[in-house]
Parts: sequence; structure tokens; C-alpha cells
Amino acid sequence: MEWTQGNSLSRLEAWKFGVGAGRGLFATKPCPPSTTLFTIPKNALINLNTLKSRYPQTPETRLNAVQIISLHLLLHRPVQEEDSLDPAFGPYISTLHRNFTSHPLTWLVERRRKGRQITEELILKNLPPSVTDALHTLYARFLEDYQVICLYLNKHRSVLETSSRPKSQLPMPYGTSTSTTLVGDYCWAWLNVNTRSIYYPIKDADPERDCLTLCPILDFANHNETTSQITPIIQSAPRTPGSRTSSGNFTFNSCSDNAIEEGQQLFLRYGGHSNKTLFVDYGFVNRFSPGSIASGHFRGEVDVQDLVEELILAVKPARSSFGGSCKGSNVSDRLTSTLQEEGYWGEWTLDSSPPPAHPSYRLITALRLIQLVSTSDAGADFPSDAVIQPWRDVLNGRREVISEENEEGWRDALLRICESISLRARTGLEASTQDLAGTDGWVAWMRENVLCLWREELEVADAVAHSLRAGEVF
Ligand SMILES: C[S@@+](CC[C@H](N)C(=O)[O-])C[C@H]1O[C@@H](n2cnc3c(N)ncnc32)[C@H](O)[C@@H]1O
Repeated sequence: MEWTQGNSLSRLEAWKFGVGAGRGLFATKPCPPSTTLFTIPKNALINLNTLKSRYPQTPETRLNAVQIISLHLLLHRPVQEEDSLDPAFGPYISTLHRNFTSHPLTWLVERRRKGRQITEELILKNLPPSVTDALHTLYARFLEDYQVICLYLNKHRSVLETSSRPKSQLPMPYGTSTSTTLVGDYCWAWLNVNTRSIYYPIKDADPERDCLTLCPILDFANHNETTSQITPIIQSAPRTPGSRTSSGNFTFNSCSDNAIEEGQQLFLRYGGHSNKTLFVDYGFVNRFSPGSIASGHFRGEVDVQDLVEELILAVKPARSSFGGSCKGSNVSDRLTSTLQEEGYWGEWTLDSSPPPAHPSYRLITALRLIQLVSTSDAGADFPSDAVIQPWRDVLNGRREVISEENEEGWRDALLRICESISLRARTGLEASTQDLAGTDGWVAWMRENVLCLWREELEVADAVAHSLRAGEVF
């Protein structure tokens, strides 16, 4: 870590505070706006650029950024509270989170390894359905990466010899006697990458798959929904003749609008994520006080995928003159495929902000189609392109609405969705309060996160129902 010498790092310090956000990044000296807080040399970053020469790749075993970085962490995981022995990045790896007990992905991974843990099961059981779905999607992504790493280690066994871990703790690829510990170790590594990495462009690399980096110091910064005191600036590396510009050192400036005071915590806005995403990806939520969604002080969002899917499955055309030829399920399939083909499947949300609280445009579009199809009396030809055409015309801007009845119909359907969410959230709040009562430490902290998730469902659904009843036009 020679690069820390002579850097402006003396302005910063990582402090540890109790349960919850863990450590944070704090200013030890005042700092004027738009000045350099610190610079991390490109060679101190852990990413594809700094790792690819260590890990042989073949077309069948090509690793993306998350996979290669987490493989490296896995091979150099510190033993308990000791330091990582990685000669290249050991001091930095030693600063990473040592365990992810309170991260929901860990609960799913550990459930497979050790059986059901009572507390974790209770928390999982009390999550809103959309959060459970998102968590299982993350778990599937984790398992895919884990599979890739197992195949990789089996193909490139020599890589295991580069591990700085004691021989007894060496991760063994899938199918060998110690493989059950590998998934736990890999989960630790994968979560460090997924909760701490940041976008960093890499020459000729796929921005989606490959442009991520772990970055010392910066990764102590906690998330804040409204303010970010840190502005990342990627310097260009000096051009060599004939080469394209590539990324160089990573500099972090103070924000341009305010000076930083001594002792102030420096936050980084991780992105405009919903609480569902923050919970599933990072293991926390943006807290808000009761009523602050209705008063417009907190931006709430609810994902209604499960209820809209239920609605689609329940759709039957108005006049069932089809005999056996057009069953409800055919109609549902047709609805699903139409929404998918037009790019309107999923990401259906209720949003409290900007006011009035409203359904997303994607949700309105899906509801218009569901309403059109469920009130269609087009007979045995249903659901033909002709039936769906008015919906496509609205999409293409050829007409404003399908019909007044269609508008009324989808708004009624949405009101019923809001009422179900509201009822479900009240039950969820009661059950979570009861099931997780009397807990302490990280579980008590997590209980508050779960209650927040339910409260958001309740307050946003009620706010959208209020908008509908008030006749707001969206
Ligand atoms: C990039 S790290 C930030 C540093 C971290 N607190 C530490 O102790 O190393 C991201 C993790 O910090 C925690 N975190 C960040 N912002 C938070 C916040 N606003 N509230 C609670 N936890 C937060 C979460 O555990 C998240 O996964």
C-alpha cells in the first residue's frame, strides 16, 4: 500500500460503528468543494485489468468481472481475524467484510449447507413477495457464477496453487470431499464484490459484464439516498502510439456544491435503487418515518409483478363462445407473449413520487392490454392481432386511449390491486412484528428493515389508491 504515502488520504478515516451500516468513511479535516479527496492508482484496483494475467482463460472458461474478482478473493480469503496473505492485494483484502451473517443471500446459501436456521427462516418467511422473488433471482445469479467457478477450477487446477490460504483451507472444486465449504467461501467473496464494486471502464471490455472494480478506501463509503459527497473521476491512462485511451488512476473529488466539514461522514449514492433492490443486493434499506411517503418526503416504490401475473392468469375473454378452442390459459399465454414481444413484460411498479402517487407507464400499458382482452367479445378468433391493434395504436402514438371504458376498467383493476397490497401489507406488518419480537443485535436491526419494506408497500398502495379515487390523470 505504498501508494497511500503522499496521497491526500490524511483527510479521511474509516470508523466503525455498531450494528447496521458497519464502518463508514469520515473526513478528518475540512475539505473545500471540488477538491481531490483521494486517488487510487490503477494498479491498486482489483478488476479484470489487474487480474487477467493471473488467471488463464479459454473460450469455454472465460470469466467476467464478478467471477474473476470473487475467484481472487476466494483464493486469498483471510483466516478468521488474521490478515490476507495475498502478496498483491493482501492489505486491502484484509479490510473487507469478514462475514455476511446479516445478508439475505447468506441465509439461502447456508440453508442449503447447514439446514434451516430458525431466525433467518423467520425473516425470510416475513418478506414481501416481490422481495422474495428478487432474492431468489439474485440467488440464481450467484449459483450460476458458482457453477462457472467450479468448472473453472476443475479445468485450471494449477490456479489453486496460487492461493495464499493454508493448505487445510484450500478451496476444492466441485465433486471433491471438501466442496461443501467452497460454496460458503464463494458466497463471502461474491458478496464482497457485489456490495463493494463500482463501475470502471476497461478497454475493449463489455460494459455490462466486465467493467467493475473493487476500489480501496472508496468502498468504505456508505449509501445515502439524497446526497453524495464523493464524485468519481476516472483519469485516462497515457496513450501509447496506436493504442486507444484506457482507464487510469481513479480519483475521487469532493462534490461541487458544498464544502465538507471535519468529522462529517462521506456518502456515495449507490444509485436510485428501490428499497427492494437495496435489501436484496446490499442487505439494508433506506429508512423512512411513518407518513413520509404520503407527505412526499420519501420516494416509495412497490413492485406489483406477482399480482399482475395473477390477473393475467385469471383473464377470460368476456364472451366465451369459443367452445374448447380458446381456454383461459391460451388467453394468458397470448397476453404474456404480446407484452414480452413489445418489451412491456415486468418492471410494473407503483411510485409515490413525483406526485401524484401513480402506476408506472409500463404498468398502465400492461393493464390496458389486460383490460382490452378481458372485455373482448371477438369470438373464436380471439385473441387475434385485430383485437390487440387498438392497444398497439396507443403504444405507437396513433391514438390517445383505447376507449373510455378501457380507461375506467384498468383503473378499477388497479384499485383492486392497491387494496390487496394494502391488506397484505397490514397482515405482513402484524406477522413480522410478532414473529421477530424480542430480538436484538443484527436481527432487531433487520426486523426494522423488514417492517420498513412492508410499510412502504402499505403507504405507496394507499397513496396510489387515493390518487385513483381522486380521479388523478396519470
Ligand atoms: C461499500 S460497503 C460500505 C462500507 C461498509 N459499511 C463497511 O463496513 O465496510 C456497502 C455495505 O455497507 C452497508 N451500508 C451501506 N450504506 C448503508 C446504509 N445507508 N445503511 C445501512 N447499511 C449500509 C451495507 O452492508 C452494504 O452492503
